[in-house]
Amino acid sequence: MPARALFIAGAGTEIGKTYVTAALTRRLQAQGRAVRTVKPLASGVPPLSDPGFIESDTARLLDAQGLALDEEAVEACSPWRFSAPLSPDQAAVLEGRSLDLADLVGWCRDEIARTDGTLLIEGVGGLMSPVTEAATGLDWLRALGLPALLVSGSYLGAISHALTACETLRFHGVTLRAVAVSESPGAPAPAATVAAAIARHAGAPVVYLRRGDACPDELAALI
Ligand SMILES: Nc1ncnc2c1ncn2[C@@H]1O[C@H](COP(=O)(O)OP(=O)(O)OP(=O)(O)O)[C@@H](O)[C@H]1O
Ligand SMILES: C[C@H](N)[C@H](N)CCCCCC(=O)O
Ligand SMILES: [Mg+2]
Repeated sequence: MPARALFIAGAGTEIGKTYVTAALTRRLQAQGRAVRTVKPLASGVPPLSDPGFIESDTARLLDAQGLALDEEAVEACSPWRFSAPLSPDQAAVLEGRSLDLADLVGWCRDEIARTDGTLLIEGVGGLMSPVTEAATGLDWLRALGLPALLVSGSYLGAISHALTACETLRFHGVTLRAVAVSESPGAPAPAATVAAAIARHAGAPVVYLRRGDACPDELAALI
């Protein structure tokens, strides 16, 4: 039975969550699955009018869905956007704004309820990166009660970071659907080797994507 919604959590930041989420979106769409992908809270997102917007998570996820980069689509994908490439709570302060976990959770619940098919929700940074002054990404995920796809890099140290996140998810009763290892630039070991090491302890299926890879079929089949 396909999940109604899946939370894409990270073992860290800038390790491939958006890359994997976009690849998964494309693969599910190509299989004829109804899928919608959102990044409700995003930092490091310049205004749509800025040439740098195209590099943002929001732009990449809209592109993966074949959606136009217009105000309406941007707002529907990422209602909370902050310019500074910082932890979202810090980026919000720089804009004189604040964010409440209840609003974020409420927005996600509404989207889950109104989405046909599968909703993919990309988190922010690492699993326990702050999302508000008071709450972490783990609090957000637990409040939603969704299963998680954990994305890891393959850099030296990624095995421990991934397994620490797996243990934290398990401790808090979050279902771990799979771990996806996205190859880090310059990693000293093959992504396959890192994935195999994580798989020995993760208690969930582990897949890997080399640089530039499309979504593996095994990952799409798990979602
Ligand atoms: N397997 C891969 N092949 C090619 N490029 C990749 C791969 N994985 C990640 N990247 C690139 O590495 C950079 C960081 O990845 P990405 O933006 O997906 O990280 P993230 O975990 O979503 O970061 P954030 O915490 O900011 O959301 C991006 O430029 C992305 O395109
Ligand atoms: C700007 C960056 N790419 C992400 N959007 C936010 C990462 C926040 C990480 C906070 C932390 O865990 O230290
Ligand atoms: Mg991202």
